[in-house]
Amino acid sequence: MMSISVNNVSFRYPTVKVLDDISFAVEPGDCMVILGKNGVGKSTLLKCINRILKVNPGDIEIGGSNIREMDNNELAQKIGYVLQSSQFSDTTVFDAILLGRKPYIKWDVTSKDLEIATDVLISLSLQEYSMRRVNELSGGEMQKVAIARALTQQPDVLMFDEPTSNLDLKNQLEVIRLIKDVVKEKHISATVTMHDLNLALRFGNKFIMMKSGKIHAIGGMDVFTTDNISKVYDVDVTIETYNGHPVVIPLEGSSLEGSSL
Ligand SMILES: Nc1ncnc2c1ncn2[C@@H]1O[C@H](COP(=O)(O)OP(=O)(O)OP(=O)(O)O)[C@@H](O)[C@H]1O
Repeated sequence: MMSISVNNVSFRYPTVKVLDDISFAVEPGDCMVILGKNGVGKSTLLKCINRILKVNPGDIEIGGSNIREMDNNELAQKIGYVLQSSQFSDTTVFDAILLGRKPYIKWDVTSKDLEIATDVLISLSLQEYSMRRVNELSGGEMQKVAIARALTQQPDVLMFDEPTSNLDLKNQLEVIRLIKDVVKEKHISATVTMHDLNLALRFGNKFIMMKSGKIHAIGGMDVFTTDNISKVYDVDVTIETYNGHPVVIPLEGSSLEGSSL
């Protein structure tokens, strides 16, 4: 069964059409990266999957169930979603992470809930922050807490909007390694948006390149062609191989805007 199945989805804000007949599937074990220029509709697509925005027309299924038919708790158990900039109420880091268990908590927090939150805290090396106020953390530290909260939720589907944008190099690598490990270990899926193509290549096994509200290219690493990248980003690049891995290098001063291409 697919983790996420997006079928012929379109979406428009009152003044602008953003998504135009988008279809794709994410399977358990997939790390899917959604790529494309600023404003192309990546966050909008994640918000549609998370039912924050309602698609029209089109259908989205999570684990075989149509999201239209799920109640809020069911949806919260299935999807762990980290926004581009997460908001927290004024709690400790530990309580903010424990909040990920909310869709499961009936009357009181159980020892299992505490154990899951503690395990995630440790796996993200956040122990020393446990009793700090979350609103006193740096942007990157908060980003890690938001990711920790989503992992504590133990959902079938993880979705992150630019999970590495606030993080330094070490934390970027740590966070993508952790998400990949969780996806593999729990046989769930992660769908993320990213701007750094080389980080995307390290993270993903599947990629969607969006352009003008549509899917321009979808597939494995094979979508990373100079042609696709120049069409999607209006930038000329070369792709070199380093230690067996492709590396995308922009050609300086190569903006194609206004060129005949
Ligand atoms: N609430 C809104 N009302 C009207 N238009 C919106 C709204 N939110 C986003 N848009 C517009 O929809 C388009 C897609 O925005 P979206 O945030 O999905 O893009 P994105 O690909 O995630 O961009 P970025 O890479 O800059 O985060 C943009 O043109 C944006 O201006």
